Amino acid sequence: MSRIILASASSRRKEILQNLNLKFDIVVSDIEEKIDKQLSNEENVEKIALEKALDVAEKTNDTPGIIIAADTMVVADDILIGKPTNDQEAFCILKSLSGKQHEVITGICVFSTEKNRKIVSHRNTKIKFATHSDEVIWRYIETGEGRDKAGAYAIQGLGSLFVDTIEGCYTNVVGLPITLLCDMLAEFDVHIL
Ligand SMILES: Cc1cn([C@H]2C[C@H](O)[C@@H](COP(=O)(O)OP(=O)(O)OP(=O)(O)O)O2)c(=O)[nH]c1=O
Repeated sequence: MSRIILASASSRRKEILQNLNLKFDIVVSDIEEKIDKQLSNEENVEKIALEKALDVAEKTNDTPGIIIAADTMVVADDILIGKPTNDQEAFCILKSLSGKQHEVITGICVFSTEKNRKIVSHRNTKIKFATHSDEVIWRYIETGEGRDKAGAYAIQGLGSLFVDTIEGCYTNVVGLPITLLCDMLAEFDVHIL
């Protein structure tokens, strides 16, 4: 089987891929994630996932294989929200999400450097937050859990306390939509089951 490379520093993406019993290496991309205002939200996450994959392809050009890269963002009121840069920003993000619905979009790129073929796609998941007081939001921020997460929360952790309802793929919110990824890998003759 082809060498599989996860182009991500995210421990969540690593865990999701490990759950599929796939053998893979990790090579981290260090591109700057730039949003292009001319593109749609979906096109932006796909573009960034593609840029991560291309960066790792360059770093691994001595050993071809299949590169998996992803990018996750939150969209609220049609504004793309990435990771908070500080606690005050985390508060503003969580306050703006409180009591409302938002979307989490993950773009994925699967790039076979052996076949010189790449596919990009994305998934959307709708999340409705319960309403929380400023005090509760600050107590959550103090846990530090949301610091490296898009939208300043982690559905897989204490952030689940904010989530009233979810419509769509759960692993998409954590950073790697499993069913979509499996369909994309099948295009490269990698079958999980
Ligand atoms: C909304 C949400 C996001 N996240 C995470 C998924 C992503 O890791 C992160 C969004 O940042 P990304 O830029 O997509 O990924 P990353 O910087 O963590 O890793 P890399 O670029 O090296 O692949 O937010 C959660 O873990 N739980 C959640 O509930």
